[in-house]
Amino acid sequence: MSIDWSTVFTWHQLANVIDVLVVWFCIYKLILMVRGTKAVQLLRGIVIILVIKIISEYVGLQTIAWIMDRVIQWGVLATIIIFQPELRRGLEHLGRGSLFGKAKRETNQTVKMIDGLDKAVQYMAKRRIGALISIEKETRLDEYIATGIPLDADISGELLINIFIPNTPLHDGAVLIKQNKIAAAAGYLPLSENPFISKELGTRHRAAIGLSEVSDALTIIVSEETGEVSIAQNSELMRDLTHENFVKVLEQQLVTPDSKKKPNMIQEFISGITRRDSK
Ligand SMILES: Nc1ncnc2c1ncn2[C@@H]1O[C@H](COP(=O)(O)OP(=O)(O)OP(=O)(O)O)[C@@H](O)[C@H]1O
Repeated sequence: MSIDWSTVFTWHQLANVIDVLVVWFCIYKLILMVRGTKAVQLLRGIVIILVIKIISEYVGLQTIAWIMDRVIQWGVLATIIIFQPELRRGLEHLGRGSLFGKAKRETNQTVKMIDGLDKAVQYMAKRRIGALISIEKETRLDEYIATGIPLDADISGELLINIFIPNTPLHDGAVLIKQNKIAAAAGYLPLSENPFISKELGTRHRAAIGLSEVSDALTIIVSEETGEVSIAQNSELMRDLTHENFVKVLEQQLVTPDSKKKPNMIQEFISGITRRDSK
């Protein structure tokens, strides 16, 4: 017996399903892009206002619904005025970015970055120089970069080693890498509150795990006590990595095929909006 699918699914129903899926996909992507940035607070505010408006309309609270309507009407204008510099920066960023991405150049830069990281980490591990280095991926780390000393420097093994030399002004805290540049040093990362983290691990490791719980960043830790090299990502700690495994993880996590690395227009725009003004 054959099923006549046209009776089960009309074109209209299929269009509705696609419609809902596309909207959910866009919301999901938006959440991924703004996760860990100040834009989350703005989005949260908008969602709260919308929820209040929907509930008050549903329950019949006319005055509150009317107030929420005005808040939304004026809120759009106020948001544009308040965030005018960020919006302009976002549009400029979008204008500068190529539709086809800068994938090739980025991949070369990433390979160079991995070389620099490898050189520095091997040097520091041998000499038990403590280090904490976080690399931004999709989630913006701007609010953590803002806690450190801004550098905006090209990555090199020598510079990274210099930063972590004990008793120098920048050695305490984390180096934060953004778009193949050292954005800041001496940054403060959020500490994990996970009670199951081994008691032998101190705050350096806890900070690395903490950041990996709130973002998709990859954080390298060199232990001052043991010289162990670890990587924290996605709430997990890969401990005591061999040189070979360390490089392998970095390559797997940071060098993606060219096609995947293409920054799309929305990412360019959001990164422009959420970028901290370094001037
Ligand atoms: N929240 C934080 N953000 C950034 N860096 C931090 C944070 N907390 C601690 N650190 C860094 O970790 C150092 C303290 O490391 P601590 O000895 O407590 O950690 P650990 O995990 O035992 O590491 P190690 O094995 O190197 O001793 C601080 O001097 C500072 O540089």
